[in-house]
Amino acid sequence: MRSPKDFFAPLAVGAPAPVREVPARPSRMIHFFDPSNEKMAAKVPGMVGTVDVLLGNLEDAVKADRKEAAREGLVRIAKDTDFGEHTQLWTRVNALDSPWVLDDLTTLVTEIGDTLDVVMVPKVQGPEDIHYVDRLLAQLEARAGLTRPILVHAILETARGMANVEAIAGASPRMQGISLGPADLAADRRMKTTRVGGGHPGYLVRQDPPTGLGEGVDPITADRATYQQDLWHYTIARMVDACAMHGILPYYGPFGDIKDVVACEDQFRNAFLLGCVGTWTLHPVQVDIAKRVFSPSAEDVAHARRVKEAMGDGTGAVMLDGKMEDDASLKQCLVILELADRLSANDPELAALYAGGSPSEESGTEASGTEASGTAADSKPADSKGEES
Ligand SMILES: CC(C)(COP(=O)(O)OP(=O)(O)OC[C@H]1O[C@@H](n2cnc3c(N)ncnc32)[C@H](O)[C@@H]1OP(=O)(O)O)[C@@H](O)C(=O)NCCC(=O)NCCSC(=O)C[C@H](O)C(=O)O
Ligand SMILES: [Mg+2]
Repeated sequence: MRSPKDFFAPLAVGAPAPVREVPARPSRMIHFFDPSNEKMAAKVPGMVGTVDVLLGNLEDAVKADRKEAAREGLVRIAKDTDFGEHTQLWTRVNALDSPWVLDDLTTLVTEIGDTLDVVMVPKVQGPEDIHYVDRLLAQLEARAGLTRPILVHAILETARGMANVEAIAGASPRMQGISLGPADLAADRRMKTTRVGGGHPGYLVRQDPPTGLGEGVDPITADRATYQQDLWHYTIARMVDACAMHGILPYYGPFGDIKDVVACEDQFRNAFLLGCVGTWTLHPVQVDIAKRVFSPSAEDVAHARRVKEAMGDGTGAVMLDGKMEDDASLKQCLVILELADRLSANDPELAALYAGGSPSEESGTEASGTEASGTAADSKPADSKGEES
């Protein structure tokens, strides 16, 4: 491990100095496209400004005999496209043990390093993988004369990577964030699923057997409610903690059932509520879902403002809508307000939405003792099972 004193020193002579903080640019959706697919690539210029991140994917989902075409396609797209102020360009390179990754990194950094914001590294096993990419990027940046470092994003998709997630998150100042790779992770863990992310109807808990049934009725086989559980809860929560601990950003990954936009929204919202800042989108139909889910609702923003106002200097406790608010609930509200401010700076529609307030904002704000009327319940998704119970 490097000495803490050297942590922010460039890893090659002539390489740019590492960043001290992850740039606070929105990344609600990391939109995947295959640069070797002409139809998909043709859509990229039209998506600039509508997505936070465009990611030219070189790894899985690109056929082995299209790897070079994908790399060349990405170079062409990066050179020919103006990504504007609000859309970043990322790539996912091939795995570190593959025959393509060295050429991926060498070509991309030297040809389009000044346009590329983040390199996503798949199947990261431990901090040693990040150290390797860190040093190589520094050498290539120096060669290309880059003045801004390219950041690194790890995909959590092996059991070993999962066990090392904290060390991966803190492996380099280049670390921008971590995404869940549920398909590869499931395979590596020998989970018995066959899907790309999302839930499974077999992963459930069942109500206890009923009591007091008549003679001869078997309580074990009686009708008992079942509740599907979230397969990814532990993994996402641990990833979020590792990222928060190291000041980097956590993301949900792919949701492969493109047609099931309802379950996709649920999965994205679970991740958002647990602390993720964004998700991958694999198909244009998922972009608006991600935008909706990973931007706080107008009602939540209005409620957060009311709490902030009611809390005055930020200490003590007040009653608002029958609920106690204090320093800690204020901190949660400040997370929402900070996100809303950041998103508003890029998006006039959201700025207008958040400025417009809500019915709950217009109702009185009794800061102490008495209950103020109005509720933030409207901010809940239409089908927010369990949240209100
Ligand atoms: C999933 C797809 C293969 C579906 O493609 P297709 O059958 O062409 O869908 P449609 O006919 O509905 O497409 C309509 C039009 O939209 C264009 N399109 C489709 N996807 C995209 C896209 N991502 N970006 C831009 N444009 C897109 C089509 O070309 C159609 O255009 P037109 O005919 O002109 O109207 C496909 O969406 C796809 O390949 N998506 C990306 C898949 C991907 O990147 N997979 C890798 C990430 S997931 C993963 O790796 C697992 C992870 O690592 C883990 O371990 O968990
Ligand atoms: Mg994968």
